[in-house]
Amino acid sequence: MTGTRVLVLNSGSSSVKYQLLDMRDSSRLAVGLVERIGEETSRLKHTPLANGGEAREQTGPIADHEAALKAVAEELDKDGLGLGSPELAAIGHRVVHGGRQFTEPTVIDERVLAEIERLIPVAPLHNPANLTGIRTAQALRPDLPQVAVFDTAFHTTMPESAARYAIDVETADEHRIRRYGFHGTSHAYVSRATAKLLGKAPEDVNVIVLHLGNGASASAVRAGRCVDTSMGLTPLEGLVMGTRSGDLDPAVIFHLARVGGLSMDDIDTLLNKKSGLIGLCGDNDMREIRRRVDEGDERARLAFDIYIHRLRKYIGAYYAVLGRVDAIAFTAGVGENAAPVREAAVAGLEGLGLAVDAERNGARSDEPRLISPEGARVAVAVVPTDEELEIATQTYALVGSL
Ligand SMILES: Nc1ncnc2c1ncn2[C@@H]1O[C@H](COP(=O)(O)OP(=O)(O)O)[C@@H](O)[C@H]1O
Ligand SMILES: CC(=O)OP(=O)(O)O
Ligand SMILES: [Mg+2]
Repeated sequence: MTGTRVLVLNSGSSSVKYQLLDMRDSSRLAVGLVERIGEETSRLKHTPLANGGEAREQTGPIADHEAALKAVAEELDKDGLGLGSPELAAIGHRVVHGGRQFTEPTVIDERVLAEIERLIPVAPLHNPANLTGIRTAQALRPDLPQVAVFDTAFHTTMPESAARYAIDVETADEHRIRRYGFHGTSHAYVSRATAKLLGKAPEDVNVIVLHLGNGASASAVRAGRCVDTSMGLTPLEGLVMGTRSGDLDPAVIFHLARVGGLSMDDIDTLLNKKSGLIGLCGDNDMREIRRRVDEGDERARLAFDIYIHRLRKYIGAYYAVLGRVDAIAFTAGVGENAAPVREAAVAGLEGLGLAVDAERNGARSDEPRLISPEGARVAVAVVPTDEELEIATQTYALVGSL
C-alpha cells in the first residue's frame, strides 16, 4: 500500500454522502453530499476542505447512483483529489445489510458482491444503492482495494435470546429470518466515544445508544459488545422514524391486505416511506415538527408525542436488558441537535438515575459532552456520530494489513 488517503462512500436510497480522508491524521480533504437522486431537483454539494473550503453546489437532475458517483468523481478531480490519485489507498463503502456472514470489514470480491446482492430482499432501500456505489467505484479504479463496512457487523454479538423472533424455528432458519440490526458502525463508534468521554475503557461501561437520524435505532451495549438493538430483519422495526413506522402488530399487514385490499408492495411502501413522522403529520424533519409544535399545531404535537413515547419504551427496555446503565448517548441528526427530544426522552425518570440539566442540554457544540447534572448516577451524553471516519479507519486498517 502506497497512498494514505481513503475515500468513503455512504450510498443511501436517494443520496450519496462521501468523504475523502488523509489517514495520517484522519483529516478531511473533501466532504460532500448528493441528494434527491432520481428527481428533477438533485443537488450536489461539494466542499474541498483541503483547498480553502469554498463549497460548490450544483442542482439539476442526476438520474441514478452511477451518475451521482461520476459527478462526485468530477468534483474531486477539479481539486486535484480525483480517484486517479496515487495517494488513494482504498475506497470504503457503507453496506447496510451483511447478514450473519460479515462480522468484520471485508475486501470486496465477486463472492462478497454476490452476497450483498442476495441480501437485497431484506434491505431493498439500501443494498442496491450500496452495490451501485461499489460497481461504479470499481469501474473507475479497478486496481484499488474496495472495502465493505457493514451496518450489521456490530450486532452479530447479540445473544440468540435477543436475535431470534418467537416464530417456528425451522421456518425462521430456512428463510434466515432473525434480527440483524443496523447503524452498527455508528453504535460501535458512539459507544466507544461515550466510554472515552467518561474516562473509562469500553469494557468497563454499559451504554444505551440512541441513533436518531432519519432512520433511527437504539442499542444496548454491555462492556463494548452489542446485546440488543431495535432494528430487526430489516431497518423497519423499532423506533418511530422519519418515514418508517417502527414496531407494529404484524397483523396490521394482514388487515391492510385482506380488508384494505392493498398489495404487498403498497404495504411495503406505506410502512417504509409514508409512515413514521411523515405519515403522522406530513413532515419528517424534526426542525419543522418542533416549529409547528411551538405554534400549537396539534398533529405535529401528536407525532412528537408518539415518537417520544416509543423512545422512552426502548430506554426502559434496554435499562432492564443491561441491568446496570452507565450512560445514555444521543447521536445522529435528531439526537445531536434536538434538545427538546432529549429532554422529553428522560423527563420524569429520576428514579432510574436519569435527568438532563436544562442549560447543558440547550448548549451547542460539535464535541461529545455530558448533559446530565453534576453527580448524576447515569451519565446522559450527546456524542456526535462519525460513520465516515469509522469506515475510513476500518478500511485503512484492513488494507494496511493485506
Ligand atoms: N437542528 C436540528 N434540530 C432538529 N432536528 C434536526 C436538526 N438537524 C437535523 N435534524 C434532523 O436530523 C435528520 C437527519 O439526520 P441524519 O443523521 O443526517 O440522517 P440520515 O443519515 O438518516 O440521513 C433530519 O431529518 C432532521 O429530522
Ligand atoms: C439502516 C438505516 O436505516 O440507514 P439510514 O438511517 O441511513 O436510512
Ligand atoms: Mg444516517
